[in-house]
Amino acid sequence: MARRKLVAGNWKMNGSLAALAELDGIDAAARANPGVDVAICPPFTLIAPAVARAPGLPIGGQDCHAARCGAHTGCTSVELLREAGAALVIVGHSERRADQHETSEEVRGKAGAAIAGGLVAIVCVGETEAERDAGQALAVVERQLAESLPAGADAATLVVAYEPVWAIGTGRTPSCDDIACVHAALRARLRTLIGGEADGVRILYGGSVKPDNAAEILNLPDVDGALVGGASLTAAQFAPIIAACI
Ligand SMILES: O=C[C@H](O)COP(=O)(O)O
Repeated sequence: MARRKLVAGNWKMNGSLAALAELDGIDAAARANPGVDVAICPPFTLIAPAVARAPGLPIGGQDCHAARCGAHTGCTSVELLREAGAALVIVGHSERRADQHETSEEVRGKAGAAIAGGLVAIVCVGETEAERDAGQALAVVERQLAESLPAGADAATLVVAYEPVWAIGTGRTPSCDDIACVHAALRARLRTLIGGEADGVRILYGGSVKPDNAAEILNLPDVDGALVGGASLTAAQFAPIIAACI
């Protein structure tokens, strides 16, 4: 099944109102590559101004709460994200699994809330370096996927991101063979979880994707795009990654 590539930028806790000027160049790159889906996930406070600055560019959150509302200080609901103009949300990023001790069960709740509330959910999985060294990479990511997927996920509402923890922000990446191997395993596992819908779900690679390695990674089988951190902060770095999706 042909899947449109998706290049999503995760600004993490970076950016500023002034930095939203980068969206002009990112939006231009998206328009210049109409066969590629492009999105940016800035910090919560920048979502509404980002939507105002680049109305044609899908903007997303970096987390959401599973509950619709309530006494959850510091958290943000799907409804609030939607009101701010978000179209998607990242859930289960390894930085949240580590820093906020999020479990896959919690990630499943967040992903389910996101999908039920009309957002596309980007569900992240990835092994640590110790897990890879122990030969457990496939088992870890397949288990995270199975435990993090909500009921009702389908090709239109779910995106999976494979992000080896040891590759994030380090300049290190797995070999192309290793990336292809994990993506094939995730696709196979998805088929057992959601049947035929699995063939339409985009599986992104994330972890030190840069302009100089984007083309080889993005052209691997079952790699349907990238979740980009550092290189998504400027149009100069992000635009070539978008253009590498040929
Ligand atoms: O969500 C994005 C990933 O954590 C990748 O970050 P990075 O491109 O800075 O390595």
